[in-house]
Amino acid sequence: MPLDHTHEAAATSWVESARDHPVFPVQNLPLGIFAPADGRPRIGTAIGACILDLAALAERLPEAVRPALAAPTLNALMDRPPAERVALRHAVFALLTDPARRAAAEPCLHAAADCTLHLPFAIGDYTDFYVGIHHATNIGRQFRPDNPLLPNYKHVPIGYHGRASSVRPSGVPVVRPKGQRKPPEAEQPVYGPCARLDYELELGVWIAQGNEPGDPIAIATAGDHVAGFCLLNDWSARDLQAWEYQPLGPFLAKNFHTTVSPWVITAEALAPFRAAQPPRPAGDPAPLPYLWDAGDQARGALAVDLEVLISTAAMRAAGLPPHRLSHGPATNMYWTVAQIVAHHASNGCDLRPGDLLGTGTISAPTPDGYGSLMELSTGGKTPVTLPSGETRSFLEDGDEVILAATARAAGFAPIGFGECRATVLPAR
Ligand SMILES: O=C(O)/C=C/C(=O)CC(=O)CC(=O)O
Ligand SMILES: [Ca+2]
Ligand SMILES: [Mg+2]
Repeated sequence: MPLDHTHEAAATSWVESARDHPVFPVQNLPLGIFAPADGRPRIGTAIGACILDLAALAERLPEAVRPALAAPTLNALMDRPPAERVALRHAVFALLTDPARRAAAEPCLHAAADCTLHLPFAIGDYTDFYVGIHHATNIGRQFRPDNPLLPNYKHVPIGYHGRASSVRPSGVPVVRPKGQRKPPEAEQPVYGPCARLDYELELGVWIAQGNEPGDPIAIATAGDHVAGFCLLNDWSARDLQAWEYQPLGPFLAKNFHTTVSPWVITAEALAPFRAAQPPRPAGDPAPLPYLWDAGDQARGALAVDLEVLISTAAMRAAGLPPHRLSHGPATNMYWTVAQIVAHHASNGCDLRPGDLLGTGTISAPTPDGYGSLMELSTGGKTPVTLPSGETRSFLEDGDEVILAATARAAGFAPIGFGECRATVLPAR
């Protein structure tokens, strides 16, 4: 049965907190791994202020996915064919909307506030791309004043291999990294706490079924390999980065901690929020055929609003709410998700279920939408003033950074991505 989003849009859940819920209405049904107060991690879905235990309800869900529902990660479940993922969504949707199924499902609901959220996958590999052309231009100007956007940028989706071990779910504090840097006036490099700690606003892409080693993924079918999306903060030590990045790219400046929102916002839930990829500016090169698909250009972008907020220790002490640093749409991506998936596998590299791709920092063209503090503060030349009267060029210990995202489309209830936050702790 294909997905019928018009039918889904009109439905309401018997879970009262889900009605008009700004993040987790019944149209969202994100998948994740949660542990109730006294229980082991298991697969669930967020619904309003609750989490539904899907492992406990396996007998009422499609037979083909039952063995995978018993696992403490989503890897095996997302290794199932796309049609089975759709069937699972239908079945969970029916459980949560059909009053006749309420008696069976209700005992498997937990208050989300009493549960712990874990990483959704055992992550094999993490790769970070660079699709935010405004970010690439802004940051390139600071690292390479004469040559901000390198000539390969519009031909090849640039990326680097990140570190899977240090991807952490929302809420785990980030310890300020130490490292080697060369202050501008210094003759010799020094080792010590990072002095230019930054965040990066990105979307994360979770890989579903992979490809065989040696077999590229055709761009027209790249979407079948995407399980869903999360928010991703690629914490970055700019002083370490500036010193270490040539010629092999980011290394210790970006592998100490990466925060993800723990719910997988599935590709199925986001289907009504697909948008046309903005046309390439006149004069830009046409991508090579392996990166070009008309259907992807028509529906490959995401109508998702993104924002970054900060809360400092002084703001919290004064009772001030988090302050929004920037906001902008996810359509500010020069390359689509299908293009980065197809490119990653274009050499025969095998992607596997639970691999994580970062899009790269998504900045808008104007400062109110810049996705990193290095851009907002122009590398320290234009510090940002906060409601507490404090200023920030880079992050201080005690600062909490919160990323948020909401998908919006006319005729559909908005769906949110959930929490992606972490607080900076002093270096050890
Ligand atoms: O242009 C550079 O040298 C620096 C690039 C980055 O900071 C890499 C990165 O993490 C990509 C991104 O988030 O867009
Ligand atoms: Ca990044
Ligand atoms: Mg990182």
